[in-house]
Amino acid sequence: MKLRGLYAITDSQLLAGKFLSYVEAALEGGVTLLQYRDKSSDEARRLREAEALRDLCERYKTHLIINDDAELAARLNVGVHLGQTDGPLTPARALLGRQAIIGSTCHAQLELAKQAAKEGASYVAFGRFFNSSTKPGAPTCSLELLDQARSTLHLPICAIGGITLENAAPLVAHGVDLLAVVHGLFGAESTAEVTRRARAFNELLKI
Ligand SMILES: Cc1ncc(COP(=O)(O)OP(=O)(O)O)c(N)n1
Ligand SMILES: Cc1nc(C(=O)O)sc1CCOP(=O)(O)O
Ligand SMILES: [Mg+2]
Repeated sequence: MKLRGLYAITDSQLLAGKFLSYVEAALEGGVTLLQYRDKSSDEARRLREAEALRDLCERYKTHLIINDDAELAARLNVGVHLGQTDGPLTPARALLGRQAIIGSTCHAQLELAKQAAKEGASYVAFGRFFNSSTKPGAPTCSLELLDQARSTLHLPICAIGGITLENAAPLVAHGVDLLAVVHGLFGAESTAEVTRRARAFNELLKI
């Protein structure tokens, strides 16, 4: 499966009161992967929102990915993104099946990415590349690491962390397939601006 394009990630605080309208605006502009990222422990809300996103994604033929929670992903028959402390990949692959999209956070460590590839990851994510208001404490990653990853790995490479339309071009030039974005997409003043940004991110990846 070709995974290349905009990877939109939701943020419950940023999208409070405009959750579905902003997500739909992004989908209008084109989203390859949509990640539901909610760090709360409100299980009922998480299920409700994830179901709503699954229905929206079906309409727009976009892949939904659940952050952190392989069980919820299995319940909805969608993909999952796992960080280094979110549980191992192998059982998640067994739970979700061969076709499921499973992503792995590899920070700035090529060895983690090689291991994730061995364990059946569908893509590997490196970051953060820039200052991030969503996750300011995430470890930093360099463009050189992307060069090494591109020449070593045969998986789609995702970049994350502070990505905006203004700073994303070098990431693409260094081999990134997926631009994962929260604030640079959803921190917009209107749904029209979210759609414009989504289109513009996709244009950057058309090379
Ligand atoms: C595409 C993508 N890349 C990295 C992350 C970060 O995952 P993790 O390190 O588990 O941190 P949290 O997002 O769970 O706080 C991600 N979610 N998505
Ligand atoms: C969730 C997340 N993980 C990161 C990592 O480096 O692993 S950076 C990050 C936040 C991404 O949001 P924004 O686009 O607003 O910076
Ligand atoms: Mg996580």
